[in-house]
Amino acid sequence: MTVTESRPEATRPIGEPVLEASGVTMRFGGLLAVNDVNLTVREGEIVGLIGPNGAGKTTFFNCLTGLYKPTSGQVRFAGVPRKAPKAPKVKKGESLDLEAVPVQELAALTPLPPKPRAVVRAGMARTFQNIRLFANMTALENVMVGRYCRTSAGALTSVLRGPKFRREEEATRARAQELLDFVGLGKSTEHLARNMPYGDQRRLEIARALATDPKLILLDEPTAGMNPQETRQAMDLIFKIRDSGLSVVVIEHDMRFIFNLCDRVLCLVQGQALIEGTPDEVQSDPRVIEAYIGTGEDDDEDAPQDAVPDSTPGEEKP
Ligand SMILES: Nc1ncnc2c1ncn2[C@@H]1O[C@H](COP(=O)(O)OP(=O)(O)OP(=O)(O)O)[C@@H](O)[C@H]1O
Repeated sequence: MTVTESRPEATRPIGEPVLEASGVTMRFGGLLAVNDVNLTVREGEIVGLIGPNGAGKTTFFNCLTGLYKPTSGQVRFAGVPRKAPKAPKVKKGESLDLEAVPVQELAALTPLPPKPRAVVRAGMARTFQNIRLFANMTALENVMVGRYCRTSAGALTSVLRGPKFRREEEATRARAQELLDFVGLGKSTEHLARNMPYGDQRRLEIARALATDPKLILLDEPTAGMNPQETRQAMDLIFKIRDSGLSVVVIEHDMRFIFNLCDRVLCLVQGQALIEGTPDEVQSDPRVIEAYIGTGEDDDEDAPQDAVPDSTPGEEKP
């Protein structure tokens, strides 16, 4: 069975790689959550990440976006490797004089994930499975917050509210309004985030992510909990984002959505890449169907045997 319908042609050709993940592995103690996964995302491409619950999708996403430092493997973004710094050398028989170690090498002693702000500045933005808006701020204010990583006013300029601060604030406000218009929330500028309908809150999150001027946006279950009309609007919005020159990576359980949206799909099962290919290749691979619904041997006789499920929203994580 196929669920692919005709999709709008991209207005730009697919370009150079923006994100290259190679051999990404993530362990949590004894649990191998992601095992040696590779993924390349090119300019103007929409890539889907699918897999049954617990397959490692969110963990892999967190490795790509810098929230987790992978146990091993490398993530290159816009051609720049995000390598752990070199550990300081200690001569045999000598102990380490911490005060003599250069600051950048100290970091290798206690490896930390890359700073999220640095990742955002480099041009990567994301949304989360569970909505993380500032509930008591207006839609416009939420988007303006996303924009502040691109402004230069320091603490003193902000306190004094001088001409430079006012100019930047004006530009930030104008850009935030533009983005609200872009995602279809132009009339909700002054609405408090907490009072907005669910689908609008999800679009607001995307507007806030876009406010950081990303090259790549990663969306974690953008349609979870949406009705069919909101899901259709979300798909149109993602095509529009792609046509504005961005690359998109999206995790979804809704197969119809993924296969109609994406240029390529990677299916993870138990932390490993099962298959990567076009939507047609992935949806017709019997291993994908088996991974979702089992072989049928131990299953309920009534379980569907010829299709992957349309929509099974995942559990929310903290
Ligand atoms: N912080 C963590 N500490 C320990 N184990 C974790 C952590 N995060 C995830 N895991 C485990 O890693 C495995 C992969 O989880 P992950 O959330 O990445 O899967 P997923 O494919 O995103 O699942 P879902 O579709 O349900 O969101 C699971 O077994 C999960 O329990």
